[in-house]
Amino acid sequence: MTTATRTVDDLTGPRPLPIVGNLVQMRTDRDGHRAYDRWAREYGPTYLLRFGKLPIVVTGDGPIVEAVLRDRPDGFTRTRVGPVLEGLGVHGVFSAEGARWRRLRKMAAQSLNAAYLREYFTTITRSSGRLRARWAHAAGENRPVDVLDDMMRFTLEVTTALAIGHDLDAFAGDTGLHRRLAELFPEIGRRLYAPVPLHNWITLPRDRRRARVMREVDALVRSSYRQAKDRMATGAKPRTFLEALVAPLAGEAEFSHGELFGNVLTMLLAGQDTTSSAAAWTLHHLARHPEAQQRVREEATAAFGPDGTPADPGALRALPFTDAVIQETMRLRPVAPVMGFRPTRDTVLPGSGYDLRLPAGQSILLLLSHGARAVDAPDEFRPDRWLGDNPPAPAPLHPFGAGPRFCPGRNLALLETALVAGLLCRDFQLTPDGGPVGERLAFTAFPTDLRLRLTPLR
Ligand code: HEM
Repeated sequence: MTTATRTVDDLTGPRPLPIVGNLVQMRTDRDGHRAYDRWAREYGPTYLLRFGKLPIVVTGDGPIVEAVLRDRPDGFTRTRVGPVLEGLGVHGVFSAEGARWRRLRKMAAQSLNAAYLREYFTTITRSSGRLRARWAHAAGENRPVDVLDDMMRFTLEVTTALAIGHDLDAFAGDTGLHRRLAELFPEIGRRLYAPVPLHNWITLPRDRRRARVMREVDALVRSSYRQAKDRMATGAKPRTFLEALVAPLAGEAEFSHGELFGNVLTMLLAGQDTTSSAAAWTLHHLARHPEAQQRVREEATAAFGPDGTPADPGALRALPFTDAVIQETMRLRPVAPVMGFRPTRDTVLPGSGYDLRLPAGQSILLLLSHGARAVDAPDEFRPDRWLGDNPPAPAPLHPFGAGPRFCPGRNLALLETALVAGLLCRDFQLTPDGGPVGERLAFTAFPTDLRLRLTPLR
């Protein structure tokens, strides 16, 4: 039996408008990534969009998604987000390709080595303690909390402390470096979705502010690295990513300041927006499902020590239901639902019942969570589907990507989210506050207008 081959010209999709193509129909602000999934159901898992005149292949077809993700860095490179990050001066592992990526990836993997998570844990629990105190204060004043804002403070404080050992004290006020750093992130989304790349030609006040923040972080990385070298010379165990990088890796030359700075900034970006959204959506679901909230509370109460703070990351492994809640949250609300790639050479990808032929340089968008609907009652929040002997494994469902460029921060992100969910449910009854919660897609997909009311339980 022969397998049919489809080329880009064979693909159909929503009818493009003159000049703008499908850009208007995408309505990114209102629809987020949902439009991509809707079209995949309407036109089949692999279809064609036009951004202006440019043809863009979109696919949620499991075997194709997997083939692209695995054929890196040689066969496929990242599109758009890579050049946007490099244009912002963020020269790290996320945007690197080829040999440079291989070296920076080793660096990222070394920083996030699971063996170090134990050493990092005290830093993480210091921030979760501050978050809990902030929520106790809000509960005392009977004030709702802005969940995404607080999760961003938490993840930015954790990632900066882990990366360079600097305490942002992000819960203390609204004027510190954490606020200035937080201004960097929306710029990525703005540039990714700008119909005309004006930023390439015009320097705005916000670009000058951004340059100042970058210089501030650069100076911090320099002084932290000097301190890291001194501390590692005493034979201590690494407590920060920089300390983990002091000793050269086997077969690698010492890292330059540019490489250290690029990867530190990449970690701050990659670790903050994503984890804060995942944690915020997790709390959103728990607030709307009191019975699930109660089960998370019971697990945390049993697993965390008498003072409510787990002594080590091992305690978080005793939270199977909390973990199921996070998996189910990421199924319903994937943080990185769409990613763009480009083949470096002409290629043929094995699809479900057909082969897809792509010429070198053809943009292809992967729907990393299209398989999210391949379960019973796909719109319902049912964490139990992830428990027991037969958890669903719909393909493709890759909230952290796959293949050689798989997210190296996955364990850290899951640990932070489980810790926050456990601690907050243990100490507060969470209830929704306000109107409907929205979703927006910028660099990542995140909730809008997400506020909760808290009733202290101890
Ligand atoms: C829930 C939270 C997170 C989600 C959903 C997430 C998701 C992703 C995804 C989808 C990718 C692309 C993978 C691919 O191309 O196959 C990625 C890459 C990456 N993530 Fe995460 N991430 C999260 C948290 C983190 C954290 C906490 C860190 C580090 C502090 C981190 C660091 C990175 C880095 C450095 C890359 C680039 C890897 C490379 O290109 O080799 N992420 N992440």
